[in-house]
Amino acid sequence: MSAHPHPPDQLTDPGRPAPTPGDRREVVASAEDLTKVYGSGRTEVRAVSGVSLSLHRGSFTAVMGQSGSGKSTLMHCLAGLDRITSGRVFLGGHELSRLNDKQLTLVRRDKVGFVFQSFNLLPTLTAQQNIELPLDLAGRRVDPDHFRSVVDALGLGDRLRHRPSELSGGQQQRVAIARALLTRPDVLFADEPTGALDSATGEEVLAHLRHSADELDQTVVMVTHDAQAASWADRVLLMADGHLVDDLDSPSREQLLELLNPATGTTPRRRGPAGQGRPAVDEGATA
Ligand SMILES: Nc1ncnc2c1ncn2[C@@H]1O[C@H](COP(=O)(O)OP(=O)(O)OP(=O)(O)O)[C@@H](O)[C@H]1O
Repeated sequence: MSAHPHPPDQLTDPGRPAPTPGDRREVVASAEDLTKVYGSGRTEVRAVSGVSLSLHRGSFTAVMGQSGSGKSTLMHCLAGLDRITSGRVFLGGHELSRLNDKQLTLVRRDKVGFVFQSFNLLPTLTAQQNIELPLDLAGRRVDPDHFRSVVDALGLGDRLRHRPSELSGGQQQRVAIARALLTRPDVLFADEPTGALDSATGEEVLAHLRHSADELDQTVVMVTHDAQAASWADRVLLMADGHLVDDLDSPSREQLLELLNPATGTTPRRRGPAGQGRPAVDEGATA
């Protein structure tokens, strides 16, 4: 289990020395006591409850847990897609709850990349046009060197003129990842990115996500149900009932399967000493 200091103020405290670009100690996003409640009264659901964490530059984090445990909600709150009920979320130097809708839209556009299970490519555009679309829409210039490094990192150099229907599922997902990376997001959020792919193709996509973290210093957060997929990450967060119940450093697939097994593992129930219901990790000390 990781037990790093929790430095969310690094994002806001002008007294701290600024980390240099590419510094892997740099915290690019964090949450403090993040709680998200849907509904009220009898229909109230605490989808995420008191989660604190920090994400460092170049880290590859997987979020796992049973269906309904709060994985997607946590990701949406970290990405500014969902407003939180209480606590604080920092992304790209901003505290998200202090932003109005327009500012939040800009932060999402400039600081966050998304990859979904269903690729979401435009069928009439070539791979290159799809990759460049977010920058085109934002009226921003494409940096040719960065474009080349992203395309090369994802092995798409000879597929740029193809339309999505002329690409395999794995290639389409790699185009979606390239599209997300081209804007140089602080965090790339991937929601079940291999869910629609066969296992060999999924492994290929995961290798490219890993490569993006290692070689491009890209911070990646991936929600997945698949222990094999999560074993590509260098950190795995386990959610149960809206709580962060474990924080694992480069776990193996076997270790994850054991933990996720309701008969032997920490989920679906929150783990705590003598059943006191306390979370297994010090949520304020995770990083
Ligand atoms: N918009 C919403 N309105 C009301 N309840 C919601 C909403 N979104 C999620 N929930 C509830 O919040 C809880 C957490 O949902 P969430 O989708 O984050 O879980 P998950 O772990 O991502 O699940 P899955 O693996 O099935 O995608 C669930 O009980 C869900 O029903």
